[in-house]
Amino acid sequence: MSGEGDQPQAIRKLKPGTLVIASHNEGKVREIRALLGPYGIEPISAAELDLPEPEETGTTFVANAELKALYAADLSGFPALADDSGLCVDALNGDPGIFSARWGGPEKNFVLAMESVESNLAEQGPDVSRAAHFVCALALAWPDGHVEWFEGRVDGTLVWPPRGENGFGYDAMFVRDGDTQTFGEIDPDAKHAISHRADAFQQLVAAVL
Ligand SMILES: O=c1nc[nH]c2c1ncn2[C@H]1C[C@H](O)[C@@H](COP(=O)(O)OP(=O)(O)OP(=O)(O)O)O1
Ligand SMILES: [Mg+2]
Repeated sequence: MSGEGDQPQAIRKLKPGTLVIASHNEGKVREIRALLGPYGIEPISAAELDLPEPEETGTTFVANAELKALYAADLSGFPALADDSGLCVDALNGDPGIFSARWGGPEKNFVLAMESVESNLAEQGPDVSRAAHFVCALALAWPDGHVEWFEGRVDGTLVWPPRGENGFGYDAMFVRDGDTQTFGEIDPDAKHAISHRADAFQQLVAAVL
């Protein structure tokens, strides 16, 4: 991570017309790149620009997406797209929710995060509801401070043990309603068509692109 003193050098990597993806999560950046591909937009990520990560002080997905997008747009001088997302479990009152990344700990260990979700569910007995949904808030910030945001969602059920090596985060324990494979098992292109991120992205495309 580097400070603001390094920004001029970082900004030289950006060609005019590109968009910054205000995220340091490789899995997300990969998915957003794939979603933008058909529109001829080649984004660069905040991580590739060595932009620092802001503290996620918001209390909602939208607030956190907005603060990440504004921060990257301000530092880079380019439009920036941020994604704040998470897994909300009905029986856990919506947890881990906006804390989904933080449940992975400083090591971002989602094997442990999934185990923690499962053990919290198991504490409630065998009849506990396993319903959950993913939320994705996308915020597009312009250097002048204008922000547009979109929120997507996908509903499903949590399975145990986790299955599949695709995707990231909690994908291996999430099965979308009507499906049998987890998001960790389905083809990445299939996930891009049906996920919470795809849902938010479709709204963004309709409004902006
Ligand atoms: O499609 C998904 N499939 C599985 N898990 C997911 C997904 N989408 C979000 N998640 C979980 C894991 C992620 O770490 C956290 C987001 O937390 P969130 O703060 O928005 O992102 P982050 O800290 O990982 O990266 P950044 O803030 O730099 O974009 O929710
Ligand atoms: Mg984050």
